[in-house]
Amino acid sequence: MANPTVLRWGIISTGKIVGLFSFPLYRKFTSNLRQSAVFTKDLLIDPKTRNVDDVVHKVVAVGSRKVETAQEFIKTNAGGDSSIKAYGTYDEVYADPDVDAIYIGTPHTYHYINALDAIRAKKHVLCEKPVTSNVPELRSLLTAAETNGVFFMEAMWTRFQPLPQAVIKVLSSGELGAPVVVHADLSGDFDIKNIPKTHRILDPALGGGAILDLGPYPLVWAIMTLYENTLNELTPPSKITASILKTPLTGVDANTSFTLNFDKIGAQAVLSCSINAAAVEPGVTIRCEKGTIRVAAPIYCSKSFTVQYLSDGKVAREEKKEFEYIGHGMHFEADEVARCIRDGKKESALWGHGKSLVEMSVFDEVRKQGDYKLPAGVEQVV
Ligand SMILES: NC(=O)C1=CN([C@@H]2O[C@H](COP(=O)(O)OP(=O)(O)OC[C@H]3O[C@@H](n4cnc5c(N)ncnc54)[C@H](OP(=O)(O)O)[C@@H]3O)[C@@H](O)[C@H]2O)C=CC1
Ligand SMILES: O=C1OC[C@@H](O)[C@H](O)[C@H]1O
Repeated sequence: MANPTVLRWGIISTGKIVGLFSFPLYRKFTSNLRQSAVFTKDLLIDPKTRNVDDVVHKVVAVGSRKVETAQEFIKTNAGGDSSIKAYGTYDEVYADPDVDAIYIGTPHTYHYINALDAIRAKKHVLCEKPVTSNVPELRSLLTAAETNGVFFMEAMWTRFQPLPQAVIKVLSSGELGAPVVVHADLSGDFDIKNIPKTHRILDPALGGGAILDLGPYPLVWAIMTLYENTLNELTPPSKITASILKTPLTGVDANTSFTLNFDKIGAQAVLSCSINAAAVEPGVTIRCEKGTIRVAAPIYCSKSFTVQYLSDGKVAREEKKEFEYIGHGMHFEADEVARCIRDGKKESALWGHGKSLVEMSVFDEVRKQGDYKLPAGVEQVV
């Protein structure tokens, strides 16, 4: 076996580790989810633990708005590795010639400008979800990525995990017949009455609310099971219907439901997300002509699903599949980035630019129907 390809990462933003953790409900939902930290820790896991031997990851730089925070981050999340450079600006990471790819883990409404700066510095980019605040911002980034000849991907980590791949395999086998209705919900109790209104979940200037933060996950399940269905031929949903209930705390969406019609295959997705309620079980239900798949919560990195095969309307057989791996599950998307860059690709076949565009188009429409406008000037391109 040839030596594995090494991808050298620059991490943008450090994620707050303290403060909000004094809020019990918030801690319960997000304790292991400080985003840049979780991603970095996953990068540092030996890929062989997941049977990967063709790519490896190296963190070479961390950028924060304060150099001390970057230093602290390296100490806490990368074993104090003295070879990792700590920078007090993001620009220094973009300019570092040792960095191949940038991971962007800032709040939603900063993704556009951070990604644009990285792309202009000719770095490959993996940008957290939701990739931008709206479609025009995303189109602008895609043009910039093309002009600068770099790889660009939204960090839709769920798409690369083993469980969704296995669900897709069951659906593609045809044994369940065609999918008819997909229900998916991602909710979390963020303790919104007690957390500061400046937290990114509540602050409209940071794209607060359920749809942009949690919405990507029910939507990715609809995309994987319906949009990607071979007979759908990558046709975007023909109709989107949405309802938003805003919280009076800051006016962001607390509870959002949206349906997507896929006329070409006669199927519908019924999706929802909330920032003030616990997750439901199962998180995803895929109802097909001859059976049902139920995916256990949390739907962003589920570890088990069951398949019920129906015969004459009765359950003829039931199978449960479980998954285990070391790490949080973000290394799978990182492996994809490394392989794409190694192979000279500018986008991933599994989560390419087209799928992010479908996602952002749905969110733009949901926000429009629910009258959820981001404050003036927050969207950098409109
Ligand atoms: N894939 C997944 O499972 C998850 C993805 N996410 C995504 O990651 C992104 C970040 O989420 P999370 O880590 O919770 O976010 P935080 O609110 O914790 O912010 C992350 C970091 O962004 C930097 N930052 C830059 N500008 C600002 C600003 N104006 N206000 C606050 N912070 C700023 C700060 O780092 P510094 O001080 O170092 O510059 C901050 O610590 C979101 O877009 C979210 O959707 C979040 C959780 C899970
Ligand atoms: O991506 C995410 O997944 C889990 C949630 O806790 C978080 O808010 C969100 O950004």
